[in-house]
Amino acid sequence: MATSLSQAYRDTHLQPKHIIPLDFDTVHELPESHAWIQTDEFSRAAYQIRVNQSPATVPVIDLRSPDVVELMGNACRRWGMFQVTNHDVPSSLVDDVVEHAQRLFSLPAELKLKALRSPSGATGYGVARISPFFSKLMWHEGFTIMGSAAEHAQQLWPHHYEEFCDVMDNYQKKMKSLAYKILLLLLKSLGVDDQEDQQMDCSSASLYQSESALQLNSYPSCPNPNQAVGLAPHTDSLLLTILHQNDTNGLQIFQEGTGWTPVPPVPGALIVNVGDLMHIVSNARFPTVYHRVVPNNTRHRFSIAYFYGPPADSVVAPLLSSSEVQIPRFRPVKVKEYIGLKNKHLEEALHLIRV
Ligand SMILES: C=C1C[C@]23C[C@H]1CC[C@H]2[C@@]12CCC[C@@](C)(C(=O)O1)[C@H]2[C@@H]3C(=O)O
Ligand SMILES: O=C(O)CCC(=O)C(=O)O
Ligand SMILES: [Fe+2]
Repeated sequence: MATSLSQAYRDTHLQPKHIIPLDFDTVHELPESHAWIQTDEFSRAAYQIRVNQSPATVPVIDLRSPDVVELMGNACRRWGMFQVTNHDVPSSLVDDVVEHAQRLFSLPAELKLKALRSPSGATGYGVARISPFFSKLMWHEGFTIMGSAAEHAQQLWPHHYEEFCDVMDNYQKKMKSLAYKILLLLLKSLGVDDQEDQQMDCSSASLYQSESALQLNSYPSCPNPNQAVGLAPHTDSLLLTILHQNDTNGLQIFQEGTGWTPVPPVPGALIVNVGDLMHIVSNARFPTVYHRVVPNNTRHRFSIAYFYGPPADSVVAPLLSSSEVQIPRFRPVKVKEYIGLKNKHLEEALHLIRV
C-alpha cells in the first residue's frame, strides 16, 4: 500500500520525551527553559552573525509578468526564495485562515493540550518538530495538519470543528494549485520542459503528483526577545514552501557572507521558498534556504506555512537539463527515506545523499 506523507513522518518520529509548549499567557519573564543566550547553540556562528541592516531583499515577483520564468529562476538561484503577488489566492481566504489560527492559539492551554500532537503523530498542536534537536525551547507554538484536521479540531471545538476544517481544506486546495503552477515555472527555468520525457523515466519522482502539509505558527510577544528564539534555524524538507506572515517582522534568512537578512512582510504577497527536495531536483542550482524566526517584544506574529512535496513513495533525483553538461550531485532518494534521514540528522541529511 502507498505510504502517505503523514505515515512517513510517523514512521520516523524522533521525540524521546513529550515536549509541550509553554503556557505563554501566564509567563511575564523569560523562563530558563527558553533562555538561549548561554547555550552553545546560541553562540554558534549562525546566531552571532549580525543582522544585515540595509540588505538587498528577496525579490517580489508578479505571477502575471511575461518574464515570470526568468524572474523566478534568477530569484531561486540567488536567494532560494521570492515573494509572489497576483497569485489568485483571495485575501479573504488568507484572513480567514489567520483568524482561525488566532482563535485556536488563544484557547486556554489546557484545552489546546487536548489536541496535542502525539510523539508518534503527524497532526495536532505542539512544539516544532525540530525541537528535540535543541537544548532550549522556542518561543513558539504550532498546529500541524497532514491529511484531515477533523480529529484534532473536534477535541478543541466538539460542536463547531467543521468550519475550521473547511477553511483549512479550502486554503490547502488553493495552495496546491499555486504550488503546482510555481513548480512548473521553476522546472521550466531549469530547462526541464518536457513533462512526458520525465514521466517515462520511472526512476524519478512523479513531480506532477503531490502531498502536502499545513503548519499554523504562533509567536507570542516575548518579554526578552534578545535571549530567545522564535523558530530555530532550519531548512524546509519538501520541494516548496508557501508562507503567509502577518504584519509582524521576524523571519530571517541566512546567506554565506551576508549573514541574516530579514524578510519583511509585503501586504498581499506570499513567500515561496526552495526546500531540500527542490535543491536535490535542481541539482543544487537552487539553494535550500536556511531560515529562522526571531521573537518580538510587543507584537504577536502568526504565520501559515504550506509544504508541498511529491508522494512519499516516489523517488527524487537531480533533473539534468539537456542543454547543459552536468554531473549529478545527489543520488536518487525515496521521499520517505529522505524524511527519515532529515528527522534523524537534520541539516546533515543532504550531505548523506551527496555523490
Ligand atoms: C511536512 C512537514 C514539514 C515540517 C515537518 C512536516 C510538518 C511540519 C513542518 C515543520 C514546520 C515548522 C518547521 C519545521 C522544520 C518543523 O519542525 O515542522 C517544518 C518541517 C520541515 O520542513 O521539515
Ligand atoms: O513563521 C515563519 O515565518 C517561518 C515558519 C517556518 O519556517 C516553517 O513553518 O517552516
Ligand atoms: Fe521553515
